[in-house]
Amino acid sequence: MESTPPVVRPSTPPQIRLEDIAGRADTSSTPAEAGTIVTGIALSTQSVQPGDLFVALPGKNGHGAAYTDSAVQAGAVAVLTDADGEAEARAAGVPVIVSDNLRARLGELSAFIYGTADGAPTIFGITGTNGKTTTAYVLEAVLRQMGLVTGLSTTAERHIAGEVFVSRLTTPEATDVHALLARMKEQHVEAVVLEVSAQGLTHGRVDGILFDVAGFTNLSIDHLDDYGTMENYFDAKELLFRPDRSRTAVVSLETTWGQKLLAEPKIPVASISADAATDPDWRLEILEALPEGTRFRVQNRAGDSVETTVALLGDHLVADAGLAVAMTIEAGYAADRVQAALQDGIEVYIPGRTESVSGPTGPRVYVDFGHSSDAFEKTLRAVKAVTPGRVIMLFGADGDRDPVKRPEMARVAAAGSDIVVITDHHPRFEDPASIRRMLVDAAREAFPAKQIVEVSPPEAAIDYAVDLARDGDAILWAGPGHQDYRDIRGVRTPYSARELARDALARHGWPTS
Ligand SMILES: CC(=O)N[C@H]1[C@@H](OP(=O)(O)OP(=O)(O)OC[C@H]2O[C@@H](n3ccc(=O)[nH]c3=O)[C@H](O)[C@@H]2O)O[C@H](CO)[C@@H](O)[C@@H]1O[C@H](C)C(=O)N[C@@H](C)C(=O)N[C@H](CCC(=O)O)C(=O)O
Ligand SMILES: Nc1ncnc2c1ncn2[C@@H]1O[C@H](COP(=O)(O)OP(=O)(O)OP(=O)(O)O)[C@@H](O)[C@H]1O
Repeated sequence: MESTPPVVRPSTPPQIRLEDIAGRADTSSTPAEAGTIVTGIALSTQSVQPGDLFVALPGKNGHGAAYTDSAVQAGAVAVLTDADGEAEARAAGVPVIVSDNLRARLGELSAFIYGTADGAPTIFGITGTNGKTTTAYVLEAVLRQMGLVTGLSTTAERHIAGEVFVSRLTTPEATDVHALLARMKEQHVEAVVLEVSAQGLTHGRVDGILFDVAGFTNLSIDHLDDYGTMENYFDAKELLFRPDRSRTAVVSLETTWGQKLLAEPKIPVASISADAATDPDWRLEILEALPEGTRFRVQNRAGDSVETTVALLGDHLVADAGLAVAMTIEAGYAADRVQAALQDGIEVYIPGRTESVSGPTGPRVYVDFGHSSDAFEKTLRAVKAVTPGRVIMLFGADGDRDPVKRPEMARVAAAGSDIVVITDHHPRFEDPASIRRMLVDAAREAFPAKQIVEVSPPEAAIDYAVDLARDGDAILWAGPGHQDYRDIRGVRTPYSARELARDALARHGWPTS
């Protein structure tokens, strides 16, 4: 069983008096015990470290106060909770602060504890359904190539001045985001790129941060289990484009939701698009698609222009790269300086984003993190464009997440490929067979004549796909991307699609990357 990745904390913990925290928590109830010193803050027992203030909040599954004993056993020295959690929290025998509207105060309190409000670096935030991680990695690479000390927080990894940490949530809880920023501050990070999920915004995880430049990639069907409608989902993302969160923004017009953000801007917003008909502030031009990468140019109305190359497959990923370059210049860095840094191309490796794991001969195998119909459509198009033979699409769907999007994922997968192999992804607590059935039924109903096969588990499915494939064919394995586990009944079981694909290729006598 794989352990949960640890939360990144500053090397030198802060020393904050509990009564100073109480003063900011707007509490009327408990004067904090004199002398209690807090050296960190955590919202989950999974992140508690000795000396922490444990924040016990209500959630979907219960109240965090139920975990106070475990938090104290892990070293928590005090608890911050609401009226509903008070009795349970007090039973643990450590000082308790009770405050209303705690979730809304958490960012500010965490910023106070970790001292992240002063001397903040330049901070970029990226939101959208697809392409956040890709844009964030490219942006970090651009800033690094310009000679800046960088920090990065994405679904895949967190980076601090070159040091790499595995991620858990895409956007960490407010307590953990500020701990991360504090560690970056210790390492003299000058520019930070944060991936901001819709949940990150609606759960207040980026509270206490003012982004210098926000970026919007696109919006398509996802997370309807959390937001119900596309309008609500858009409203969650829109929270980033307000004066209390961001100074300025660059919005891609890839989907019509970008136009909606531009319609009534609450902060200065520049648009970017590859479609000249939309008359964007930033024009993205794809100049040349080569096997080793794509040459593109971004240019604004003022004539600022950057031309460079990036080793990414497909116009959609190049759109992410163009957004990253435009965001850099909108942050105030001179276009000449950006151009000089990118003269020889953008040096970026993004784990599990249409990543080829195959060698120079045999079928190409790409492992991708796409888990929405839009991502499937764009990635299949990109793979098809460079594949002389057949495209085999291998995928599954997340259990306990957004079942509404599954039929469309299956239809798009079947529409864009020659053969479909349906397997398991993270079943979580759902029955994997019924998830597969839903996908198979939708794909067969839409494309009755197509070869659509169900193979479980994924180890057998990739083997099956490689067995079918010939030299010149391609397999797109969509879903697992960079991930190194599968969530099976709440247990993170170690698993790497990239390694399984390499093993399958090797078993069939093909080289790997
Ligand atoms: C829907 C959602 O976002 N849920 C998050 C939320 O859970 P919750 O508020 O329902 O909490 P709960 O399970 O009822 O527990 C109540 C409280 O008890 C605490 N607790 C609970 C159990 C325990 O053993 N110890 C403990 O301390 C919890 O930390 C929580 O504060 O707060 C928890 C504590 O931080 C998160 O772990 C949990 O994320 C779950 C695991 C999750 O999967 N979230 C996904 C949907 C998410 O946030 N995804 C986005 C990106 C999506 C994308 O871009 O595709 C992300 O930013 O990662
Ligand atoms: N601009 C884009 N438009 C459509 N699909 C994209 C775009 N960029 C990336 N994708 C697809 O989405 C997948 C996930 O990409 P990426 O990790 O960059 O997005 P993300 O927004 O960070 O996703 P998540 O929120 O799940 O972490 C990619 O593997 C690719 O299939």
